[in-house]
Amino acid sequence: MTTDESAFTGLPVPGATPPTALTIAGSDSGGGAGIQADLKTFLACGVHGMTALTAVTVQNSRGVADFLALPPELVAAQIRSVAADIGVGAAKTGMLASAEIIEAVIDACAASSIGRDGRTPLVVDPVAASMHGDSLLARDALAALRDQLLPIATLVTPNLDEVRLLTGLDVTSRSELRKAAEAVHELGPSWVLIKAGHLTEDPECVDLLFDGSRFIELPGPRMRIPHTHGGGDTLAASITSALARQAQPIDAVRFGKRYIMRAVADAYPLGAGVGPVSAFWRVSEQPI
Ligand SMILES: Nc1ncnc2c1ncn2[C@@H]1O[C@H](COP(=O)(O)OP(=O)(O)O)[C@@H](O)[C@H]1O
Ligand SMILES: Cc1ncc(COP(=O)(O)O)c(N)n1
Repeated sequence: MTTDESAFTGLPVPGATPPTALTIAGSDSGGGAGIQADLKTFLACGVHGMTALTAVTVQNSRGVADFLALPPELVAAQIRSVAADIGVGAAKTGMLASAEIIEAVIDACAASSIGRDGRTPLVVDPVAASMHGDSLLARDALAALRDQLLPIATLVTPNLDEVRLLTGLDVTSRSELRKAAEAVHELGPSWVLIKAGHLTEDPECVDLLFDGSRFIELPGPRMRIPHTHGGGDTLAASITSALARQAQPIDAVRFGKRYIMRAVADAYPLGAGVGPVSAFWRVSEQPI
């Protein structure tokens, strides 16, 4: 399998059906994270994006004021509907809001061959809170996410706050990332990508990939830019896009790291708070 970026992101061939990807996530009314970031990333990666909406948040650059979770059976029905008719090349989860939604998602994924034992890769971004600290997951839902969803994940992509919630480990330096990756891998996913964005004292941003035997460092410069809203979603969505193009997990993650570095470099101010990474930087660079 090639690691050539063009193999994962070619423009769609007119009239031909592009690869398909499904995001199971919440709506960010400010357009920086959630399904909005996922769809922009899928578009820029030449993938047909589909959505199973879990919740509607009232959100802007300053934080999340409120949210309404959708009925679990409606979330499951969206997944089953698109899987049965259109087909899902790869799927990702983001904000899942409640234990009941997590259980419904797991059932619908199993019925649709999505997840570890099915044919379709599943990326789990274990979203627990917004970058401003607003909760996006009920307290009693963490156990369902950890004990039921992680074991069916092809890849799980925790940030350091999520590592602490899932394992109790407090990572404060790059040297502690391996221990964290091992502890998350114990929870059952095939691959673990620990995101190092929160190690703000580190002059580099070195994420760590682990498959249970190999540690693979994904180096990158730390950019001094405050606008990183939606960074985790954009990374996971670009990885999902590459998986939808049948990339191997290691190649998909390498592609995702290149994608997020450009998205952070092109991040822009928006509103009075924190702006988003540029999920669609590739589109803005296309000549017309
Ligand atoms: N300032 C930065 N410069 C470069 N890359 C960054 C920066 N902040 C985050 N990233 C990258 O963005 C991705 C998301 O990281 P992180 O902020 O840890 O997760 P989350 O957005 O889920 O909190 C990771 O690949 C990380 O390395
Ligand atoms: C609907 C939704 N999903 C995910 C996030 C996490 O993104 P961030 O950590 O950048 O706030 C969010 N804020 N809103």
